[in-house]
Amino acid sequence: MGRTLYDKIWDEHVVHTEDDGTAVLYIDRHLVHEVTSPQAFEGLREGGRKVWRISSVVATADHNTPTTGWELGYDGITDPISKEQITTLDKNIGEFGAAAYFPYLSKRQGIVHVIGPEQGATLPGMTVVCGDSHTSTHGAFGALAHGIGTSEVEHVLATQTLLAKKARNMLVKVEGQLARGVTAKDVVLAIIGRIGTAGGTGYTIEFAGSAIRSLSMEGRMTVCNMAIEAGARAGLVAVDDKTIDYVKGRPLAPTGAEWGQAVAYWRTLHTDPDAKFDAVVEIDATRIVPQVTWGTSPEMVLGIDGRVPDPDKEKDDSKRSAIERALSYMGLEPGKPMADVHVDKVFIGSCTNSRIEDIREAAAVVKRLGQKVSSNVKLALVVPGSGPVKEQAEREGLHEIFKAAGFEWREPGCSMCLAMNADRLEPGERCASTSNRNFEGRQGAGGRTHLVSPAMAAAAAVHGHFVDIRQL
Ligand SMILES: CC(C)[C@H](C(=O)O)[C@@H](O)C(=O)O
Ligand code: SF4
Repeated sequence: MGRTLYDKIWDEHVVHTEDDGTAVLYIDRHLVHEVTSPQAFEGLREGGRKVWRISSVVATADHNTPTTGWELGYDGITDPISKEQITTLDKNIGEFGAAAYFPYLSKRQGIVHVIGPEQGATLPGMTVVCGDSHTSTHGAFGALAHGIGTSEVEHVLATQTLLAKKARNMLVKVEGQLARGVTAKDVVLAIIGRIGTAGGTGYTIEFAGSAIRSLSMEGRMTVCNMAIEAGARAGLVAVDDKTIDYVKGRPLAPTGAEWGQAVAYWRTLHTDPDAKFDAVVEIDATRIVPQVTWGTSPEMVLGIDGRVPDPDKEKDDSKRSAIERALSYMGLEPGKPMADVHVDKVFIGSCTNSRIEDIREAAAVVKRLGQKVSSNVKLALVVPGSGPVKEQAEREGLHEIFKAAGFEWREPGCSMCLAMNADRLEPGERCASTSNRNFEGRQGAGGRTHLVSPAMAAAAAVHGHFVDIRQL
């Protein structure tokens, strides 16, 4: 019987399988950031161990790094815990080594899930892990990529392997052409709206169909990034010419004869026609409208043409109270059109949507509207995902478009995606955000997050409320 893409990568990396299905999986690429690595390195130190394969490690500091004040150097990191995590990573990589390290203030620093692919550290067919749930992003390259916990980070550093059980295979097939203004972010939010945040639990999801194939690599990364929000630890997209073109010439990509060999193998990284999936979900791409979350979970999502749901119309008790609680936290009334919801802050960034294409899409909307950020918006942030994204955007003059309209153009990092650095929401503030999580307090205690695409966020900044990007 044919094998799925997931089966193929799994089979290629299993070192040993126990009778209960627990497998020892070989890990090709280990991405490391400052939040989940300190205890892991400490564990190595205490055990007198070394890193098994230094050339597999690529590290950066991203969650705690400030997005302003870089001219102040490390003195610009005002929070003592943030500073400690960042300097601890410097020390650990200095002591244990890495194939590549992009420390705070370096030109190629950025969000780990942006710089992995950008540097060619993520390659098709690899097993990629990181102590970070959004490692699923890298599955866009036909790599088996997922997050691991801190004790597993130590295990991978010490042994180059991970203990894992194979997940089941799910196919999410999105067929048809996306309407103008509908982006990868809307596709993945619509998928989560359909299957729910537990829909993918226990599965590895392969995203396929003409709408997925039509996406750029940036778009595919946006979709796979949120596989974890659909409950799956890993998401995958089959390798095609776009994948190979993207990887070619990247600093850590193979060259010379090895390139040819690699490409020949990568071309086998797709599901066989006769392979069987344990679950199949089909989605009509032509029906997807720009999405906005209204609640405190990514599955609480609507089209921009929708209205805030009415809990009284929900028959299921637990669902009704979840809606009530979410509406009270979000400060929204049932029946309110999503397009009438005003925002206080706008955040364009995060590993979901901070790549060059995202920045271009947002800038194009700002340019087309030709207006400034609305006076009721206190802060509109654009935070490129990495130094190279920032440089590219600046070469294209995109920063000037944002700055002229009143957006702040910041240094790369996780920024307002989570409240781990200086960029955050104040209690009660409402934010149009291109990130991936909207649970209570995610962007700051009491903050209210609405997940949207970069184009929708840019339009909300200018209008001061959500607008249907298709009508602009
Ligand atoms: C800090 C890190 C462990 C966390 C994750 O695993 O995803 C963060 O990146 C997030 O997005 O919540
Ligand atoms: S940008 Fe957000 S989601 Fe991505 S790694 Fe950073 S904190 Fe996590």
